[in-house]
Amino acid sequence: MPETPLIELKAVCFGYADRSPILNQVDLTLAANQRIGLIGANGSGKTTLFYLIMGLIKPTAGTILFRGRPTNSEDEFKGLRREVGLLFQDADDQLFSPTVLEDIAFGPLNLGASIDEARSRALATLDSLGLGHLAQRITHQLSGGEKKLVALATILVMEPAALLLDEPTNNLDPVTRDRLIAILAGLDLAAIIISHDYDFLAETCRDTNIMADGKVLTGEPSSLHTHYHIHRHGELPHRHGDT
Ligand SMILES: Nc1ncnc2c1ncn2[C@@H]1O[C@H](COP(=O)(O)OP(=O)(O)OP(=O)(O)O)[C@@H](O)[C@H]1O
Repeated sequence: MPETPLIELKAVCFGYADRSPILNQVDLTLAANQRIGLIGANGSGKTTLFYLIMGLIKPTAGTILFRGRPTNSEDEFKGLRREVGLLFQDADDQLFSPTVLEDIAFGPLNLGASIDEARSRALATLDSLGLGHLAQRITHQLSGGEKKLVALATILVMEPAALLLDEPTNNLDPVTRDRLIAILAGLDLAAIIISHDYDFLAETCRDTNIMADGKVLTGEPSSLHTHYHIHRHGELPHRHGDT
């Protein structure tokens, strides 16, 4: 029997109140341990798709299933959010405690861990990411790249089954970007990764989909790459060797 997908969207539609539809009958399946890249023009609805999966906004039609069960009520989405971590595009939307350690311990504490347990889980998570030296730092004084990795730590400490990463390489220098690639390679969990960095997606995801015209289009990465360039630049991508 085929394994039940972790997350499944069936014919999901959505439009913000005063605007035309953003998502039109979107189908998407994320299996356990699958990595899906999502690329698409600004405003095509990628972040909106993540907000729908997390239950932060509700579809106007269609179904979101988590572990094979339709997810509608706030309690059902709370269950999903315990296992699916969203890395916001802007790390400042994720970090709100005075120190890094407090920020990372917040999630476990919120779910009933003792102070000692939350602290040791937070420290272990920081260490696993090579960020132990940041534990006592004032969060808002971190660099952009440090904030991004700490924001990821606030999610990983919850031991999620899946990550939704919204443009995780934005403003990262090449060294931190490579570090993020290595971190993701070492994690045994599913992910959907939104990025405009096609090479990053090629390195971190086996499948890359494109978001366009209110749909998530699947296919061969090379043809999607071409499709993306046509959408973005109105032209085909340049290939090495082209004259
Ligand atoms: N709260 C809102 N109210 C009305 N319109 C919104 C709202 N949030 C987003 N939009 C619009 O919905 C569309 C999709 O936005 P979304 O952020 O999902 O796109 P995106 O693909 O993630 O874009 P980007 O690559 O620029 O991050 C955009 O046209 C945006 O202006």
